[in-house]
Order: sequence, then structure tokens, then C-alpha cells
Amino acid sequence: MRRFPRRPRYLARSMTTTRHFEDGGDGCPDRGSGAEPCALASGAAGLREALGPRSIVLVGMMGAGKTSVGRRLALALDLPFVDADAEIEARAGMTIPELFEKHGEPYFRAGEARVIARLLEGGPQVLATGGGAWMNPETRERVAAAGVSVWLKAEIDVLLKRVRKRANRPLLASDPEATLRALAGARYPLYALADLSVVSRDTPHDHVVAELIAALHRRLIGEACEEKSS
Ligand SMILES: Nc1ncnc2c1ncn2[C@@H]1O[C@H](COP(=O)(O)OP(=O)(O)O)[C@@H](O)[C@H]1O
Ligand SMILES: O=C(O)C1=C[C@@H](OP(=O)(O)O)[C@@H](O)[C@H](O)C1
Ligand SMILES: [Mg+2]
Repeated sequence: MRRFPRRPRYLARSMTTTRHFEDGGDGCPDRGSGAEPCALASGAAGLREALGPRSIVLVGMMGAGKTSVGRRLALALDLPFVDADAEIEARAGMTIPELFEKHGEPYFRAGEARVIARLLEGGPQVLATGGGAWMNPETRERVAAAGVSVWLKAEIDVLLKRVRKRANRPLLASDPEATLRALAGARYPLYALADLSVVSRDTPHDHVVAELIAALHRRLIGEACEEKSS
């Protein structure tokens, strides 16, 4: 006897169940069930297949949730997770604030671009970038060639609330609100070039994960299925 439904209602479940997000099997989503995002119908395996060797690359402002939501997204899709900032810190043997202080931002940016280029060779995976990485045109080109980019987008007030929890972002050392607003003004037009955008609302991480999965599904599978059925 089956103790669990074949297609669990992912949205209604707690985070610990995200690993058990099951596969529908046929690669094309069921339609007409308004409450359940179609992503759930074809499952993680369908998304992984459509992704192929590409990386899901999260971009967006500091505090958008690239690291914390990205880790959960990887878990839900059963993909490896890598965080560019963590890789940079491990390679440099120092924290990002120390890197900024000892070597300056241009040095950090050059290392960041190199690290992301190397990480992009390791797909499929979920790759969380640091908020400034996407400003580099070569990085954008490399991501376009080897990944699917997703802009995680949050209101400034939400970002502020989140970044205030930790003093590990050297760019926000003084007047974080004014700095975030100025950075947003400069960066939003470039973040808007990402393949997809998903709002990182003031809701639990897993709700954002579910919206990411639904958006990825629409992009990677839904369009192909729509073409097939038209
Ligand atoms: N959807 C969310 N709900 C609650 N807290 C969140 C959410 N997204 C991010 N956070 C919190 O905000 C902080 C910054 O998130 P983080 O993932 O480090 O963002 P980024 O990597 O984009 O700078 C962390 O404490 C994280 O747990
Ligand atoms: O936006 C930025 O320029 C930065 C974002 C940080 O990463 P998160 O976006 O993960 O906080 C980190 O790379 C560094 O402090 C610079
Ligand atoms: Mg991060």
C-alpha cells in the first residue's frame, strides 16, 4: 500500500521534504491544476534533464537569498551547490572583508571573475554568485554560454532587514540603506538581462524555492511542451 501520494504537494510541506520532490516521469507537466505549480508535475528529474550540463546561476543584490535559497534549491533538485564567495574565501585563505581590506575591491573582482569562470565548468549545479559578479560583462557571457541565469529580486526594505543580520559585507559598512539604493540603481538594468527573474519575498526560504522551481520549469520545460502540444 502506498503511504504517500505520488506527487506530494511541495508547497504545503516543510523544508525537510524538499529532497523527496518526486518525478512525474513524462517530462511534460499536467495542466489545469491552479493550486499546484506545473513544475511539480514533471519533477526534479525533468528539470535536471532539461538543464543538461548547465548551471542554474543566481544573481541579484546582497541579501536577495542567492546563498541560502540557492542551497535549498540545489537540495530540492538534487544538484550540487556552490557559492562563489565561499570558493573565493577558501582559495584566498581569508574572508571577503579581509580581502577587500588587504587588497582592495578591484583585486577581489578579478579573483571573483576567475573563480566563477572555473566553477561554470562544473555544471550541472546551482551556483550562487556574489551580488557584484554580474556587473562583469565577461562573466555574463560565460554564464550565458554555460548556465541559466536567475535574478533573485527583493524590495530594498527586505534586503536591508536581511543584510543587517551579519556584518560580512564590506560594501555595506557605512550607510547600508543609501548604498543598497545606489547599487540597485546601477545594477538593476544589468540584472534585468538575466534569463529569468523571481521575487525573493519576505516569506520562508522554501516558498522562494518553490517559485524558482516553477519559473525554471516554465522556462526549461513548459515552453517545449507548449510547442509540442500546439
Ligand atoms: N526567503 C527568505 N526568508 C527568510 N530569510 C531569508 C530569505 N532569503 C534570505 N534570507 C536570509 O537573509 C540573509 C541573507 O541571505 P543570503 O542567502 O546570504 O543572501 P545573498 O547570498 O543573496 O546575499 C540570510 O540570513 C538568509 O537566511
Ligand atoms: O554585491 C556585492 O558587490 C557583493 C556581494 C557579496 O555577496 P552576496 O551578494 O552573496 O552578499 C560579496 O560578494 C561581496 O561582499 C560584494
Ligand atoms: Mg551570498
